[in-house]
Amino acid sequence: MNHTKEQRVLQYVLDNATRGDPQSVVDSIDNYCNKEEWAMNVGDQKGLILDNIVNESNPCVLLELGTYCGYSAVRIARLLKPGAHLYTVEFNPAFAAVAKQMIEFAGVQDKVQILEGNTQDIIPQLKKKYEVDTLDFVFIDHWKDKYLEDTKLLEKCNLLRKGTVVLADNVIVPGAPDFLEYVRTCGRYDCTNYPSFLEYMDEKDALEKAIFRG
Ligand SMILES: CCNc1ncnc2c1ncn2[C@@H]1O[C@H](/C=C/CNC(=O)c2cc(-c3ccc(F)cc3)cc(O)c2O)[C@@H](O)[C@H]1O
Ligand SMILES: [Mg+2]
Repeated sequence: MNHTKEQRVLQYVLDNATRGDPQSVVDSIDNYCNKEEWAMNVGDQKGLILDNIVNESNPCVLLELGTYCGYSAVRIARLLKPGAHLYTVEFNPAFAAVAKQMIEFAGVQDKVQILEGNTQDIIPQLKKKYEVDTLDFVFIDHWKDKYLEDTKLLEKCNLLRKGTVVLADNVIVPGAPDFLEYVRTCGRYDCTNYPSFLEYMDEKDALEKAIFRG
């Protein structure tokens, strides 16, 4: 029955984590992916950096591009203040189904909404269909060759405001060179690089924080 890696990660969480305890869900996924099967979650080392940046930004309206199994959605949602809301976009129905169960088991379903579909269709709908004004925080972790296109789409749709935090995973491995070049040189962002390590490996990776200047 658990024919995919993502289903096996979920099953391990259901068997080992505590329902309603998002930290135990995060820890269980990290345990499984460290011991059994590698998976492309942001992981515990980059996850701590993500935690710190979310905490210092104190965001109310957040967007994630690329839900996958829901690890970072649960990780982010566990930190959100009452009334804050995370929209997370995923176009693979099998991954969205796993993430939905992961988010509900963690008990953060009131703070997280999975938007099933392509970021390139959903981002232009956020204002009218989802009543978003502007975003306080964006976590980008989907196909690396789509980071730049979607960042420009967020700008075009007027979803970024002065101070919006755009945080991108994997700017070293697999890398997003065109995105990095753009945010560092276009003059519209204040950028900070956070060196770390690829999830569950010893390889170097990094997060890039790009704060929109408005
Ligand atoms: C077409 C763009 N639109 C999209 N709209 C909605 N969802 C999308 C979209 N793209 C991709 N997705 C989803 O995002 C997720 C994609 C994540 C891609 N991530 C990676 O490739 C990745 C890869 C690695 C990695 C690192 C080292 C390796 F040796 C091998 C892999 C590490 C990571 O942390 C990664 O995030 C999937 O769930 C996919 O279905
Ligand atoms: Mg990643």
